[in-house]
Amino acid sequence: MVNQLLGVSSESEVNEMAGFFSDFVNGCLSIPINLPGFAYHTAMKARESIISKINKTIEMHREEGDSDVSNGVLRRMLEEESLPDDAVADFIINLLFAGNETTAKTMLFAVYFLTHCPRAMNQLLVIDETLRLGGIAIWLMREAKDDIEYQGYVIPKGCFVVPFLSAVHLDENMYKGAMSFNPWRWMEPENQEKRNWRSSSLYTPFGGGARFCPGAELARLQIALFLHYFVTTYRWRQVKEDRMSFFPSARLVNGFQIQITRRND
Ligand code: HEM
Repeated sequence: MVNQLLGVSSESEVNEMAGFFSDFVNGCLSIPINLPGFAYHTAMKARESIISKINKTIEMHREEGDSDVSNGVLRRMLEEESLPDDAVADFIINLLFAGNETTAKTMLFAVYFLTHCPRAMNQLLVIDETLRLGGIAIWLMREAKDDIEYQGYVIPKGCFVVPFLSAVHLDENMYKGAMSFNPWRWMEPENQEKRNWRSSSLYTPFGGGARFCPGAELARLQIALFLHYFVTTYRWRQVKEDRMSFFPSARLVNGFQIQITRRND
């Protein structure tokens, strides 16, 4: 992802960015105390380092023209000159967050669910069920552009509305045994229409409407490739009890510790 966005390919530079980015993500949803020793402080420092790295890359591009920044999204943005530099840096960080954490965590949850349900090997069913039960985006944010009447209530223009995706995805009335991992539910005729993640209103892991996730297809492809490779190449064993929590966002409370060995069959 770093390579695609910044056009940086040296392993040490990618690893350095990955380290900053991991600190940034870990502190993003923490108590906002900006003092040394707090996760939030570490995250803010990491964000500064990421921005400084992006700015250096921009400078290099301007000084040397077509060099290291040859193929990334960053180069395209600089060529188009449509955004100021600070907005370019924010955009890149946003894409790193939107495109990396989400997919990586969904892969993690898929392996977690598979550990407890090894019979479920149909990748697409597993991906759909993982996105329902372990959806990364728990809620969205919308603003009413006009007065809206909905089920007898009026939502006045300018009000913020928070559609709670997991409240629907985990609702017993919508999904029988909603809290259990059951990929076969998606084969039931009553769920066929619901399963369409592009248009369904009861299954929206990638949001909906004008802000629908632009990375949805890419993410599903990446997860399918990962699962295929992982399941056919490795065996794994869970070494510590774990469980899902949805606060402050979907996560495995003990970080899902597993021991991996290469398959030799
Ligand atoms: C499993 C993986 C992913 C999930 C669950 C996911 C989910 C979402 C959701 C729920 C939204 C909000 C949609 C809305 O407001 O209606 C969103 C927005 C977005 N996603 Fe993803 N996403 C994933 C992967 C990706 C990837 C791989 C990329 C890019 C490479 C990406 C880029 C974005 C961007 C740029 C937005 C903002 C769109 C806008 O506001 O117009 N996402 N994503």
